[in-house]
Amino acid sequence: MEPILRADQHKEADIRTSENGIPSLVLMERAALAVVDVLEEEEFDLSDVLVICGTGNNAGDGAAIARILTERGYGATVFAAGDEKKYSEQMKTQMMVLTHYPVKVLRGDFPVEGYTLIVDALFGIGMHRPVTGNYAEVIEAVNDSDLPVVAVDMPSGIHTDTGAVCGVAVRADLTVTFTTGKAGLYLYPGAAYAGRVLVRKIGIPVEKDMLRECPLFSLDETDLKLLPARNESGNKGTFGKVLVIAGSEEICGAAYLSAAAALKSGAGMVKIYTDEKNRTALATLLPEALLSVYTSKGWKPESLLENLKWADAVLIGPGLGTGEISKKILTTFLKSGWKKTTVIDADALNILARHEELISLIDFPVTITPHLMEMSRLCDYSVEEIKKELVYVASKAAEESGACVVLKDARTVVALPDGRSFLNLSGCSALSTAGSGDVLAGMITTLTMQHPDLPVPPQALAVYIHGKCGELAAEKYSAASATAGDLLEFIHRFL
Ligand SMILES: NC(=O)C1=CN([C@@H]2O[C@H](COP(=O)(O)OP(=O)(O)OC[C@H]3O[C@@H](n4cnc5c(N)ncnc54)[C@H](O)[C@@H]3O)[C@@H](O)[C@H]2O)[C@@H](O)CC1
Ligand SMILES: Nc1ncnc2c1ncn2[C@@H]1O[C@H](COP(=O)(O)OP(=O)(O)O)[C@@H](O)[C@H]1O
Ligand SMILES: [K+]
Repeated sequence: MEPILRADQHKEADIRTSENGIPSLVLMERAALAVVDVLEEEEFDLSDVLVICGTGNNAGDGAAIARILTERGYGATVFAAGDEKKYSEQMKTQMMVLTHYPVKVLRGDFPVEGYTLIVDALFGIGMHRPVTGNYAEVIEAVNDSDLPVVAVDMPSGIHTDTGAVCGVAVRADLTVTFTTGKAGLYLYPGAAYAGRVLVRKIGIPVEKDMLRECPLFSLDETDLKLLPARNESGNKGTFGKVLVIAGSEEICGAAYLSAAAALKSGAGMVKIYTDEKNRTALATLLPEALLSVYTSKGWKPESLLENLKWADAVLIGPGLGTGEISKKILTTFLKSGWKKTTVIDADALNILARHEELISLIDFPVTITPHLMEMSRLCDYSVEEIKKELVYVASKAAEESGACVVLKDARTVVALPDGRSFLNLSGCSALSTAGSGDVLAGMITTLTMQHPDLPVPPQALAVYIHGKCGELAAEKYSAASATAGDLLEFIHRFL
């Protein structure tokens, strides 16, 4: 688990480290050395590097990078795009030092010809307003240049915390960022501008108390080791019974995908509670699952209540429909006195959005798994607004509702009521396919039921694994051809 600091937290970490006795110029030197090391490791053509600099400390990094490049025998030119009068103290020092090194410094018109690489050091985490005027022209010229571009800390013009393009932004092939990743490098559109992201530590510690307010984290494969080994002496009862309340007269596939994913994730038993019409298809597709069916005309609450007595966890919603019968099922469930593991997905969320009185019945811990449209129906924000402030919306919803909110998009955020959020960095467009969310819901249900006490939320682990399954499916079938069913094939690699 790695923290992802916001711009204000990065600034605090920088200041603290300087106050603790490591001068800013030392940190800047380490930042610049880290970038030059990466440029060498990645085997860029460094014979004629153009470093574009603004006025702040990001520019200071740039000037130091140019100097170190020439020390190592490469060619470097600084294009000083900013007004000298506005230079930060460190940038002033760096430009003074530069006069003793064979680095050309250019001002005025942007020189595009003859360089082998552009290093973008216009703005880093200190960018605080939309980019306009001369800077915007420089960025457009960089983007038009066809040269490889490496961004220092942030691609200039990308908002550090949201990934928004502030007017115009540099399109980098690679971003070398310092201390921790930044949400803006991972959230779209920022992620597309950042290119590949490498995080380099430069001696700035992230102290625990800095993570007090709404901390954001990401998981990686080392976190999978937190999952305990399967108990060899267990039986199907030990590994938990999942009741999947899913499917409707018209929809069968969602019930299959979510139930299959719950089984593949290690549940001992899975029972699907669904419309009678799905019986044959489900019995054929997934003989391992138990079935309990109802007809919309003859539905009685008792059958659901009996099944709830049997279950250790409930997933409700995939393909459930939003009609009268579905609403009755959801209402009965919410009034049943159920308190165990619960995942509310898809149509169950749509019913809640339409019938807000039902939300007040949820007085037990739940996980909700909305995509943007479902989230928009549940809160006061439009899809566009949610997309722009994914982390904020998810954490606010978790805090206000007391639910674990899994807000699904190209980057998914898992937000907990205690204020922690997790930004998922695995996955690819192979997951943008019908039914992929159903698979995720099944995975989340089993992992949340089985591992309530891990140091990381099981929901975030499930999202991470789901993303990895998408990557493997893309490798095998291509991102375009992979289907939600293909994801099931890869769950076993991680559990
Ligand atoms: N101080 C430290 O401890 C360290 C700082 N580092 C670097 O310093 C950067 C942060 O430096 P700063 O806080 O000086 O901020 P930046 O250099 O990122 O940007 C701030 C400067 O850009 C100007 N500016 C911001 N938005 C603008 C806009 N839209 N149009 C025109 N001008 C704009 C500001 O007036 C200011 O001069 C980091 O991203 C990192 O690259 C690194 O050297 C690591 C250590
Ligand atoms: N471009 C993408 N990159 C990574 N993950 C994606 C992308 N597009 C979609 N996903 C993931 O795929 C899943 C889609 O879920 P959802 O929208 O509920 O689909 P469905 O309702 O068809 O099952 C979510 O987990 C989402 O995060
Ligand atoms: K930059």
